[in-house]
Amino acid sequence: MTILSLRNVSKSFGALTVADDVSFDVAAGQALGIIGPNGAGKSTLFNLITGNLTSDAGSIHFDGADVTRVPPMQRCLSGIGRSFQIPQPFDHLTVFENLLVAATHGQGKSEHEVEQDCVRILEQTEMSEVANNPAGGLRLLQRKRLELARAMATRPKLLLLDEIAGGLTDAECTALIDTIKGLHASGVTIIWIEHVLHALTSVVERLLVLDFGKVIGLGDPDEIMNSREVKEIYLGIEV
Ligand SMILES: Nc1ncnc2c1ncn2[C@@H]1O[C@H](COP(=O)(O)OP(=O)(O)OP(=O)(O)O)[C@@H](O)[C@H]1O
Repeated sequence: MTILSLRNVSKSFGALTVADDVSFDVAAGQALGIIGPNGAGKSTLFNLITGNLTSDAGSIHFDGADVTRVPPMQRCLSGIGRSFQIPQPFDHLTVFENLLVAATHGQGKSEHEVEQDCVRILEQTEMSEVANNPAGGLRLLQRKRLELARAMATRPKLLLLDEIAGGLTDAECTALIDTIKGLHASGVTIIWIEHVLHALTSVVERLLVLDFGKVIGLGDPDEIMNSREVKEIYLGIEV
């Protein structure tokens, strides 16, 4: 079953086209990776899916409904959750309080109703031990995990991860990958933008390549990474 479908989606900022007739589907439960050079339009694509940007043309369907013109809050309530490239938790609040804020706003429920959910998400993201620590004092891996946890607290059916693996040591990256694999195994659909390719390809089943806002490749990660076009355009290798 398809959970997300983009059809001929386009977006320009003035003369700069950042999404150029983009079409693809994501099946429920699947993990899709998105790669492409800096400025290719990857984060813009996320903003179009979450509703933070509105497309100039084309349509976006999520979970059986046309969400093309639906505002971001409503898309979040319907099950689209995201992490941000630069984690910005409430530093003065504890980890648990940060989750409560995300869960009450993202699910439209009271603190009492979401408490158990937040405890479960802390376990899922291996953050239980630091639940009562202020977010401002967390190490980088923990800040990344909190970013994951905050996105999960909105109870997404579709989780969008924006460059979450950057800046970690190899061991920390492996630990984060395990957490993401756990979330994926629990059934959540994932779209993950990432420059750390070995992390991405160890999780995703399909890979989409974006260049100048255009989809230039979509398919099996091994085949995509070995394709001539990707080597030339994305990796800058002449073949
Ligand atoms: N609100 C905006 N107004 C004008 N231009 C923008 C806006 N947002 C993004 N852009 C431009 O659109 C292009 C695509 O940006 P985007 O952030 O989507 O790229 P990206 O593929 O995510 O890059 P990176 O890998 O560096 O994060 C860039 O040239 C960027 O400067």
